[in-house]
Amino acid sequence: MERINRWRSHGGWQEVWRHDSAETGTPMEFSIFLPDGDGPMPVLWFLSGLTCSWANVTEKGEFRAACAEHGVILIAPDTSPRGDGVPDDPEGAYDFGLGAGFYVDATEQPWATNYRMRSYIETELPALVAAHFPVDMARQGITGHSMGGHGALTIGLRTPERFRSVSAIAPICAPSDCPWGRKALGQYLGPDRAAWADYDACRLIDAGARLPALKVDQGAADGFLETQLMPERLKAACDAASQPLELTMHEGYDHSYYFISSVLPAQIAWHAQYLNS
Ligand SMILES: N[C@@H](CCC(=O)N[C@@H](CSC=O)C(=O)NCC(=O)O)C(=O)O
Repeated sequence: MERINRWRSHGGWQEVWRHDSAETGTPMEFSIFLPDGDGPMPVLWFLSGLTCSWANVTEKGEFRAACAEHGVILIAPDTSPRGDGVPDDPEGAYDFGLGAGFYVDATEQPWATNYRMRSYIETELPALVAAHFPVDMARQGITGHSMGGHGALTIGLRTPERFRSVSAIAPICAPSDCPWGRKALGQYLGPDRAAWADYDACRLIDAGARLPALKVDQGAADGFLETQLMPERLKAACDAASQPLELTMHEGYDHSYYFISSVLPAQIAWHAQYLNS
C-alpha cells in the first residue's frame, strides 16, 4: 500500500492511498481523513455516487471540521475498478461501468472479473484499513450519496452487526424499480430480478433486514427525486416493518455537492452519538 498524497487540514491529515486489490484485480485508491489524537478512533465510511471517485467528497464534502470535532475517521473509497482492461459501458454512459460499480459483485461477464465492489467494500478494504490505521473496527458507521447511498443502505442492511449507525444522502432507495438500478443490476447480475434482492434496500427490509439506527437526508428540489431515488418507497418499507427511519426532506436543495456539504457535517454529528458512546 502506498500513500500518494496528503494535506494538513482541520488539525488532522487528509490522505490518499493506492493499493492493489485482489477483488477487483486492479489498483484501487481511497481517501482517509485522520483527525489528530490518540487512536483507535471510530470510522465512518462514505460511499460516493455515479461518476465519482474518492476525490468528489474529499474536495467538496466539507466534512473535516465535523470529523475533527467528533474524533471520527472518514474513508471515501472509489466507486468502481478502473484501468486498462476494465470493461466500461459500450457507449461511455455515466450510469454504468467505470464510476458506476453499484456496490455489487457482478455475476455476468464481462463485468464479473473486475466489478466486485461488494466484496471490496465489505471485506477487503476494511481488513486493509484495520491493519494500517488507528481505527476501532468495533465502532463503524456508513453513509453515502445517491448510488453510494444505495451502497450504504444495502451494505448496512446485509451486515448490521458491523455498523452502529447507517445513514444516506439522497439514496437510490428501490433500484429494482428505477432506470439507473434496472440498467446496472440487469447487466451486472443478469435479468432475473431474484438475484437483485440483496442489492435493494426496500426488498432487504421487506425480507426482514433491520438496522439499529437509520437516517436519510433528501433534497426536495432534487431532479432525480421521483424517477430514480423514491424515498417514499423506503419510508413505506420501514413503516411496514416497524424499522425506525429519520427521513428529512430539505426544501430547495438539489442532488449536488452543495446539498451534500450542507448535511454531511450534521450526519457526522449524528453518527458520532452512536460511535462515541
Ligand atoms: N448527468 C449527470 C449525472 C451525474 C451525477 O449527478 N452524479 C452525482 C451522483 S448521481 C447518483 O449516484 C454526483 O455526485 N456527481 C459528482 C459531482 O461532483 O457532482 C452528469 O454526469 O453530469
